[in-house]
Amino acid sequence: MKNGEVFSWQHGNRFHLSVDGPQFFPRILQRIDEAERSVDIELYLVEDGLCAERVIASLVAAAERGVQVRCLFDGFGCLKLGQRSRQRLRDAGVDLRQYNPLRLRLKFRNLHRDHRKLILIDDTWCFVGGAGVTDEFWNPQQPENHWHEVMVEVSGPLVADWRRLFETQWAQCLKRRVWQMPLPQRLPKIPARPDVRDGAGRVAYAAARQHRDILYSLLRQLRRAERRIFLATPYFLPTGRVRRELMRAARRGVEVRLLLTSRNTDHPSIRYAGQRYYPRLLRAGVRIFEYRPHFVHLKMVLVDDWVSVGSCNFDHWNLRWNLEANLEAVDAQLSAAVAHSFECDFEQSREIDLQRWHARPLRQRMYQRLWGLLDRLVINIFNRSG
Ligand SMILES: O=P(O)(O)OC[C@H](O)CO
Repeated sequence: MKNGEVFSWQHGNRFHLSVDGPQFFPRILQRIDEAERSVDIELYLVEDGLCAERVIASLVAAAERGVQVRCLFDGFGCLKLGQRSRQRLRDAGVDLRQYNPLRLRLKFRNLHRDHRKLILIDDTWCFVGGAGVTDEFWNPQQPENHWHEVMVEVSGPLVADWRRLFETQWAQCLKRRVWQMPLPQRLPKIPARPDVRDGAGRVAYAAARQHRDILYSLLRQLRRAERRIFLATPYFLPTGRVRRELMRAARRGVEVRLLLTSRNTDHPSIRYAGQRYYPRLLRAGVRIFEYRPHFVHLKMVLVDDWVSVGSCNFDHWNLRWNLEANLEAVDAQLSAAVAHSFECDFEQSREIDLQRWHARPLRQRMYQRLWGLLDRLVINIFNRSG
């Protein structure tokens, strides 16, 4: 894979959406248990616990029966994966690499993280989505307690492109400066959305500031939206361009709905900072839903029948520092499943309207002001430093 390469659409793929850990983890484990040649995993969050215990047991069993198992974990995201677990994997012959382990001398470059969530099994299956291997996503003893997340299982020619993305990062993370791809001379040309109903899929990715086809592709879809835009993210700090396109779409009559976190979140400060965007969005006609039953961790967008799902929160932090990867798809069955998932979630959410917004308590206003100011300050500092 060349630096800055943009993936084309691949046809003839099959997709299966699984909602929440209790659905997708057993499916992933079954595929790993059936693997014959290789299992390759690239993940941000991996932590000791019951979920990791099950995944490690399957990986160890696969390695011991001769399957090549490679794990690329983010150096920050896997800090809570203990030495015992790592040794267990290594003893079984699993090849374990870390992306950008934390080091004092790296200073701000420690912020570069591999945020992708990708599991490849043989050259047959690929799981893409927003999950990590932690008990928050799946606790086999308490399956009802989980973060709300999705994974899509992909089979077909597209799996080869996911493999190319993985192989590139697998090789690159041995280099000293893993974050340092050259900045592109011009913006990548995003392949046009295919004029088909089924089976089309594309790998969209980001590599810090150096490559952002995942963002440009979203912006293009938002600009062309005709009927609906449903967007879910746990950390709602969208770039200015994303916000503007959402508002423009709503003003021209597109149904724009956001699925965001309620108080049920792991980072209340980010929720407060993002809420400063609510009034303008609401005035433009964007509908905002805060999901209550669980922490909504999923990163998923539906624009008409175009789907994008994966690791990217489409916020300025992710897009500045992280490696990200999303599946883009045009497939009637997948978009129906995604639309259904959104509709169920909207029903279990509290819709925020302007009246409710203006009646919010003073304490909430103060937190919003404080975290909003801090967020803006940090963006300005980094934007000035280039
Ligand atoms: O970075 P994300 O979106 O995968 O979420 C990770 C967890 O929220 C860390 O607290």
